[in-house]
Amino acid sequence: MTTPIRFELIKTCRQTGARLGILHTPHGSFETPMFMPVGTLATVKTLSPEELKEMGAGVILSNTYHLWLRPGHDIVAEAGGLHAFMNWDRGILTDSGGFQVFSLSEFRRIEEEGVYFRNHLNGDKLFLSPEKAVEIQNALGADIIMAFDECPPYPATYEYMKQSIERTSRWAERCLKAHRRPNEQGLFGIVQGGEYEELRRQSARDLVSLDFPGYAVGGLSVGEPKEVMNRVLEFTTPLLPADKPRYLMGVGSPDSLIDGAIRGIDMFDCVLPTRIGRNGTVMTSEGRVVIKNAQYARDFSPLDPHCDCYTCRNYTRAYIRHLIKCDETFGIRLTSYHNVYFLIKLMEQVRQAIREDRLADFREEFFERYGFNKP
Ligand SMILES: Nc1cc(N)c2c(=O)[nH][nH]c(=O)c2c1
Repeated sequence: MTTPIRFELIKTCRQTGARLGILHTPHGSFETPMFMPVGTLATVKTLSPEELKEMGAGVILSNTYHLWLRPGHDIVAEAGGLHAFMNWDRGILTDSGGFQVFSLSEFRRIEEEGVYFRNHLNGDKLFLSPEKAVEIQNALGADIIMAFDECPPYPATYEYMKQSIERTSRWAERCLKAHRRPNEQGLFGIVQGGEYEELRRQSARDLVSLDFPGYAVGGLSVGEPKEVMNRVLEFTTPLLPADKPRYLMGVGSPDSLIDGAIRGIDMFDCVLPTRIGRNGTVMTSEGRVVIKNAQYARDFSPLDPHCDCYTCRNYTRAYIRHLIKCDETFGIRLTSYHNVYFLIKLMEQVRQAIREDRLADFREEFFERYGFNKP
């Protein structure tokens, strides 16, 4: 089998061990570490494919659970797959749906065969299994698809976590067997285990033995303190093959992206930039700005004086505050554009710092300016 996904390691930062790489996919090759904007329902909310391209987005995410419910994976398949359906000719990754089942649905029941739960939109009874999750993703046609896993809540007991990771490993094997398009879509395994090093080791050992083309670190960014996330990454990423891509799911904020890259992560995704953008909060090089605040009513400067994005080159804080206060759609387009651009450009700066072996210095400078070091 020729996997369609290949990771090329370019160099390792001498200061931190962070990796500069290239992720090769059937829809292009993209430098890592990378941030992947999330397009839950086949759109990165309010942004066009052209805008995403001009800011440098390479791989974007869509959610299997949501697309299964609306419009249905059969309709997307009839359209020629997600790339054709959403007019995006670069990389696409779909998650397996497991996370949404656990985070969105009530009355769920986890069995060996799969998960029984309720449709969060209309309450209908639904069932998702490893085989069904892969069938849906095969139909959607993303370049990278994810194994069906359980993402236990934080915190979880050692006993619960142990039986959960063992079932997730059995589910991963079933996903590999059910995969009908291994030469076109790379299936990634998801390492679980919570904050327990022994269980992370067991999960990684099980999944690496199945030889996936890439691996995700799951079960993080689920409410744990950042110190716990960083500690788990410190003992988990070294367990994963150096020649395969490593994807930290659901992360994240600027500090977590930098700290994740330092700990050997290559790929990140998070709804944060568009989600907080819709609430009128923006990330800037001097920290977060809540644009609705009255202090910006007569502030005719850009959102971020150090940003060269479309929003910052053409509009002021006063104008954007006015649009957000009046619920004008153009307002959340401008904030969303800036936030996605900010994280994509942050990863460009991270890659340049790796090239120059100074990512630790960059972290210090960025944290100081952004205000992460403030007590
Ligand atoms: N923070 C997270 C976000 C996610 N989309 C996922 C996921 O899809 N699967 N498994 C996970 O553990 C997980 C964690």
